[in-house]
Order: sequence, then C-alpha cells, then structure tokens
Amino acid sequence: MRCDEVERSYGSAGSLVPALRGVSLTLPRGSITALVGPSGSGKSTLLRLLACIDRPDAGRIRLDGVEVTTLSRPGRVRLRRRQLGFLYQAPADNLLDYLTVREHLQLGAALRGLPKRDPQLTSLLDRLGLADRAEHRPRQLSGGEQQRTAIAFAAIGPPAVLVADEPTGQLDHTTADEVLAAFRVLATTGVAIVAATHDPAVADRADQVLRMRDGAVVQEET
Ligand SMILES: Nc1ncnc2c1ncn2[C@@H]1O[C@H](COP(=O)(O)OP(=O)(O)OP(=O)(O)O)[C@@H](O)[C@H]1O
Repeated sequence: MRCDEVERSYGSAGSLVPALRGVSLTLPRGSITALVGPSGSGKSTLLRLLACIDRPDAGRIRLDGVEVTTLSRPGRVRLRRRQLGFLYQAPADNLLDYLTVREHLQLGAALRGLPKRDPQLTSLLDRLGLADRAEHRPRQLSGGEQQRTAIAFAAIGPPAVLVADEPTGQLDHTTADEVLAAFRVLATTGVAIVAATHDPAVADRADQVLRMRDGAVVQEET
C-alpha cells in the first residue's frame, strides 16, 4: 500500500484542525511498520485512512496499484471485506463473547467469501498456537490468546494489509511478545502490517519505523 501527500482535517470551514498535512509512505507486503509519535500527531487518523474507514481530503492511497480514495462506499466496503484487516487495542473490542475461537475464524472466512471449512483456518490455528483453544470462548482465554484470535480472524484471506491500533497497549511484556510473534507469522504470508504504537518492543521488532509529529512523517528509520 502507498500513500502520496495525504491530507485530512477535522471540523468545518473557519475552524479546521489539520490532522494530516501531506503524508507519503509505503507499506511493503511481508513487512511490519511501526507508526510512532506523540499523542495527537495523527496516527489514528492515518490508520483510519489506511483501513479505508475514512477518506483523505487530498492525496492518493493505492493498494496493489489500485486507487482506493476514489472508490464508492460499496466499493470501500468490498475492499475492506476482502483485502483489509483491523485490530483494536482492547482484545474485547476485536471479539464476540458468544463465539468460540473456531467460530470466529469461520465468521472471518464467511466475511471474506471463503468456505467455512477452508484449510487455512486449521493452519492459522496451528501457526498462531491456538489449536488447543479452538473450542474456547474469549472469556476462557488469556489476553494474549484473545489478541492472537483477533489476529487470526483478521489474517484470513490473507488480506493485503493489517492495520493495528496500539495492539499491545493492554498486554504485559510476555503477552505482547506473543502478539509480535503472530505478526511475524502473518508477515511471512505477504501481509503488510502497520501498527500505531507507544510500545518500544513493537518498534524494535518492526522492519520500518515511521515517526509522526504534527500530522507529518518526520523521520523514517529502518
Ligand atoms: N473527530 C475529530 N474531530 C476533531 N478533531 C479531531 C478528531 N479526531 C482527531 N482530531 C484531532 O486531530 C489530531 C490528530 O489526532 P489523532 O487521534 O489522529 O492522533 P494520535 O496520534 O492517534 O493520538 P493518540 O496517540 O492520542 O491516539 C489531533 O489534533 C486531534 O485533536
């Protein structure tokens, strides 16, 4: 995925708050990008644009060469269903408390237009260390297991891009490591992962670190 000179402001004429002031970046497939920067620097705004939940006021966002900023609303919904995954900070926000781990993956497959018995479901359970938790519901799982279930759900397809907002924000160090290991597994399937984070462990393990300040990427580290 690529962004070129993306701009986004909030409010109406007369009281516009510029949240993004010309952001350009590339999220290569198979890599993990950490988006760091102080509160209010524009990370969440950028994530919403990358996840096609919101549209920029100016600039271009392209996914595998296709311009996504000009898609109609149904076109964006279709793109999100087939090509994008999203992970929130709180495991509870990513999961439904009445579905088991396996049922989450079956729902994910259905949303992506895949059969409920797609072999990648079993493979994801194995690779993310969830095989012996498949029949458990979220409240029977640890925080790390819950977040890995959410990653498995988002990973079905696989999507082109996984967008994560503070994915380790509510986890302890060991559990955060499990999430980072799951990201690495996912990256090897060709997914571009981008995570807004205040967690140095995420930035340390990323392939690319983009630092934001006042709505712009001020520094690129690799
Ligand atoms: N819905 C909104 N209406 C008006 N202003 C907003 C809105 N959402 C964000 N902003 C403003 O846009 C700027 C960027 O906010 P954003 O939430 O993207 O930053 P952030 O880096 O994600 O912060 P945090 O780390 O605290 O989540 C801030 O000045 C914020 O106050």
